[in-house]
Amino acid sequence: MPINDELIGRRLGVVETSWTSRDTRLYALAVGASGADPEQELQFTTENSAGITQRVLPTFGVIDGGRVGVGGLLRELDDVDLSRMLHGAQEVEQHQELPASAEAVTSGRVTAVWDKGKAAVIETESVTSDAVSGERYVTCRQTLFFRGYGGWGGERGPGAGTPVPEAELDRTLKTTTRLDQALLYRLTGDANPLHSDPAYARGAGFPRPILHGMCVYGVVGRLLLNEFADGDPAAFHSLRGRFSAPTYPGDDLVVSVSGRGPEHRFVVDNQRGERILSDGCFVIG
Ligand SMILES: C/C=C/C(=O)SCCNC(=O)CCNC(=O)[C@H](O)C(C)(C)COP(=O)(O)OP(=O)(O)OC[C@H]1O[C@@H](n2cnc3c(N)ncnc32)[C@H](O)[C@@H]1OP(=O)(O)O
Repeated sequence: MPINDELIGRRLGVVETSWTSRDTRLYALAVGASGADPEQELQFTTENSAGITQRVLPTFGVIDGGRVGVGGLLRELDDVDLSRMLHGAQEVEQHQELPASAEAVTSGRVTAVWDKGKAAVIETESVTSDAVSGERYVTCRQTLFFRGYGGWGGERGPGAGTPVPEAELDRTLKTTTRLDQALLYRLTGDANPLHSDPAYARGAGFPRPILHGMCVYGVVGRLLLNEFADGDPAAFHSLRGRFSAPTYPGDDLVVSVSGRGPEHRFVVDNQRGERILSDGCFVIG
């Protein structure tokens, strides 16, 4: 169907999934976990280190969430030029720590559709639960921004969130993404050529392939978890952020955070001073 208000409430199906220890370790590597500091990251990147039990980065939840919240949505849409679609925002709320491997079920629906005139914004929500016990693991809320698809006369919806006062952003975390970061991240299952094919990226209006929003989100989530929760996935409650400019593989991510928990507001800039992620909020609890 076309993008308009009739999509609101649409169920996006129920997908039976599973993940293995290898999937969760590959995801950790794809969002930059180095394993260089055994205190913090070998738990995410190895399954057979003496005295270390493998654990899972909570943002791994976006993998199954995306299968329904993005993949399921796209199956509902007719004739959409996928090169016009960008990931607008992402939130993961963790209900219980993710196991290293599991059989799971993910279901989702469209929660909102906004008409921005020059663009359409679609919000979806998906819930991933254990296939055997039925207990919820994560709820994912994702926003997709479709350039050129607005103008059907729908509601404009909310604008940007209230920015956190710069003076409160008193901690800085920094990392540099790898030149092959997108090629590595696509091995987790997101093979959108926007992130790998130079010709496709140029056709979409970018000088070269851009990094997956989910990858930026995962890298930032990892840094915040390590800094504010000693790398303990059980302490993760939720993480959200809005992608406000593209990130290119090799870019720096400079995360400016309010150090006052349990709710840490944050923004992310690159080395060119562009704000690439706004309205960030990491909650421990
Ligand atoms: C499947 C895709 C996979 C990916 O991983 S793509 C890579 C990750 N995503 C990105 O790199 C996107 C980075 N963000 C951007 O490039 C830009 O940012 C946008 C193109 C998304 C929007 O920029 P602009 O066209 O200049 O829009 P505006 O004039 O700033 O805002 C127009 C309206 O749209 C709302 N809006 C802007 N950005 C977003 C967003 N990211 N998510 C949801 N809504 C957004 C605003 O608030 C406003 O609305 P109001 O006029 O009512 O205030």
